[in-house]
Formats: sequence, structure tokens, C-alpha cells
Amino acid sequence: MGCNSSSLNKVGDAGNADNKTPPEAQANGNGTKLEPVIEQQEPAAEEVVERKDLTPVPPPSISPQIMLQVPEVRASRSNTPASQKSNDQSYSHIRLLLLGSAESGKTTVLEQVRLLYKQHFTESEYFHRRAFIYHNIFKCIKSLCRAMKMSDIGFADPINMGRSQSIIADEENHYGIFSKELAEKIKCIWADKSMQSLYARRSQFNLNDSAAYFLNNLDKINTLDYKPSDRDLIMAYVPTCGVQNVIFTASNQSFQLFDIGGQKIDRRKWATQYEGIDAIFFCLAISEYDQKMNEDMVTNRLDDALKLLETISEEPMFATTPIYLFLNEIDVFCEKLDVIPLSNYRKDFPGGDQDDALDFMENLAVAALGKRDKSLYRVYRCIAIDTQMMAELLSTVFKDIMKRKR
Ligand SMILES: Nc1nc2c(ncn2[C@@H]2O[C@H](COP(=O)(O)OP(=O)(O)OP(=O)(O)O)[C@@H](O)[C@H]2O)c(=O)[nH]1
Ligand SMILES: [Mg+2]
Repeated sequence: MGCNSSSLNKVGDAGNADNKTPPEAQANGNGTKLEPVIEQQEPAAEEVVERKDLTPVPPPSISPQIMLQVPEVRASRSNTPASQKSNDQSYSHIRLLLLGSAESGKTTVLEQVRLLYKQHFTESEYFHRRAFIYHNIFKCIKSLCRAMKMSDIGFADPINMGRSQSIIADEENHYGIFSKELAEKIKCIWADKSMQSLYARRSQFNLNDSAAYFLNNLDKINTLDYKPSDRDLIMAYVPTCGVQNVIFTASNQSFQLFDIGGQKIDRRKWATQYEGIDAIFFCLAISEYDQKMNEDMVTNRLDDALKLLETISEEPMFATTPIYLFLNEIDVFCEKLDVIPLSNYRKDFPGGDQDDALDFMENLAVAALGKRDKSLYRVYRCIAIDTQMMAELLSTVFKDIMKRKR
């Protein structure tokens, strides 16, 4: 089952006037080339140690910390994180905070903003993302090999069994280009017919949603002069440690968008970012209804995300702060419904077609917003990796935020 257009046309249907206007995805209008304005605060050392394998720490030469120059046109801007607010309560930007559980799509939204609003990536960022793309690929194939070992399927081509064993035994993190031999192994394993049937059940072992995309593009990626495309940047998973933010201009208004890591360990620091926030972008990956949290492999991911939304909605500091709720990963959700029935995990789902399932999920999310006044939230169904869809959605959202500020 694919996502039909009637489901997706519901983007922005929660009371927004205009969801068709293209974004003002231009440079700053005076012809000056903007340098990216993004910074990432590094997590405390002990947190790095505590973080699980799912948040790899790249080798020192590929530090995730990004501290880029302030562009001339923004010389007066503040790089101050939300946590270091001065006594002066005024900010020159409208401040937006991305929240949601791990892998819900927060950074994907931030990166779409960067692409659409021309906050270009620097060479060092490309270098950093490239390293993570190799790491993502190796991690995905290793997870698939482990899952195959645990399953009762077995490889269609018996030679792949030995290849798989050597991948499982490989303890390296692989942040760089693969040897010819290793690339060949990965390709053979991925092409195995049995592997493809196992892939259809990928949510059982929390495989990253972009696994197929990168594995299918291995030849292009495994070259010395590989530079990630815009699409590759959007598809890569680089777990966020600490906080990063980007400053951009939309409709002649300057915005600052903060993105925080959504793993449990990162959530402890969320509250330090709450002050002075004008609007919240909450990402909720509705496709995760059958998955367990990587942090404990017990808690259902959807339950956790809904609880988190409830907590944010009830947070006294956000009593009058609008929440823009992005029901994300509609594509994965629709694909999954046929393979893994929603009613297996949500006993209260009365059944129905794809639209009924989407409506059901939206109702769950709205229920988590509790008694919050309707004027203080908007719900959007989206696919964060779809740049065109996000262009329309973000344009609508930024306009709505500005309307509120007037
Ligand atoms: N298919 C699909 N993949 C998505 C979608 N949104 C995000 N992804 C992918 O999901 C992965 C995780 O997305 P991120 O945006 O990095 O997640 P995050 O919320 O920032 O995660 P943390 O930084 O760990 O808190 C990336 O590989 C994205 O490309 C979507 O709507 N559909
Ligand atoms: Mg992130």
C-alpha cells in the first residue's frame, strides 16, 4: 500500500488558511551569499560515555561539533543558546524549538530548513555527514546480518552466510570509505533474495528508515570523490548530541531554530532550552507504533512519544506557546500498515483503511495535547524527507507564527 494523495493532502488541514504558497526559500534578498549559521553544543563528557551504540561518537578527526562563522549580514545576531538568556528579555529572532523523541525527524526538519532557506552546508559539514553515511551503511548491514542470524530464514545464497559472519565479527565503526572487498560483501548480502524478505520486517529490529536508500546507492557512495547530495544529507541519520541551531530569514523575518537530541539521555537537558521560545515544532513519527525504544528495548516508541507530547503540552512555560505538531513518517506508516496491522498494537483501533488509520493516529496525538486550547496547536501530516512537501508546510507554519506575533 502506498500513501495516496488524499492522505497527504491533509497536510496543513488543521485550520491553516494557506498551505499552497511556496516558501520564501531565497537568500537574504540583498544578493549577499549567506554562510550557514549553525552551531552545535557538545555534550558533557560523561554523557558521551553513557550514550549507547546508537549514538556513535566519531573519531576525533571527525568531530561532530560545528562552530561556523557568523556571516557579515548577520553580524548582530546572537549565537546564544536558549539556556544562556541574558537579563535583556528581547531577542532579535523568532525562536523555535524542535522537540520529539529520537529519530522522529527533528534534524531532518532543520536540514530541510537549511536547504530551503539557503543556509548552505560547509565543506567540513559535508565531510562530517559523509563519515556518518558510511557509518549508517555499515550499521544497517550489520543489523540486517544479526537479524538474519536470529531468524529462521537463512540466506538464499549460502556463500552469504560466511560474508555475514565476518560483518558481524567486524568491530570497527567504519566512518570512512569501504575497501573493495568489504563493499562487495555488503552488496552481495543486500542483494540476497532472503535479505529482501527480512528487510520487509525491518521494524522488528529498528532498522534506520534510510537503510535501503543508502545500500542501493553504495556504488556511488563508495568512491574517493563522493560528496553527499542534498538528498543524501536529508536521508542520513546523524544522532544529535546536545543542541544545534540555525538562523534564517523567511518573509523578511529572522528565525532561530533550535534542535535537541531526542534520546532519553538528551531529554534531561531539554528544560534548559525552554526560555524565550516563541513556538514549538514537535515531531512525532507515527510509523513507530510497533517499535520498541532503543534505549530500553521495552517501551513502545509511540507510547513514549505521546507521553512526551503530553508533558510538553502541560509544561507551564509553554502554557501560551503554540505547538506545531508534525505527524511524521506518513510514508513509512502507510507502507507498514499492510505488513503489520495497526490493530495488533492499538487494540482501540476499530479497523478501516489507510485514511482511517491516519485519522486514528491524529486523534491519539490530539488527545495527548489534552485540554490545550485549539488555537494553541496545529497538526500537520508530513514526510520530513520530502523537500517539496516541507517547503509548503514550513511556509504555512512561518506565516502562521508571524500572524500570531503581530
Ligand atoms: N522514510 C522517512 N524517513 C524519515 C522521515 N523523517 C525522517 N526520516 C529519517 O529518519 C532518520 C532520523 O531522522 P532525524 O531527523 O535525524 O531524527 P531526530 O529526531 O533528529 O533524532 P535524534 O537526533 O536522535 O533525536 C533519518 O535517517 C531521516 O532521513 C520520513 O518522514 N520518512
Ligand atoms: Mg537529531
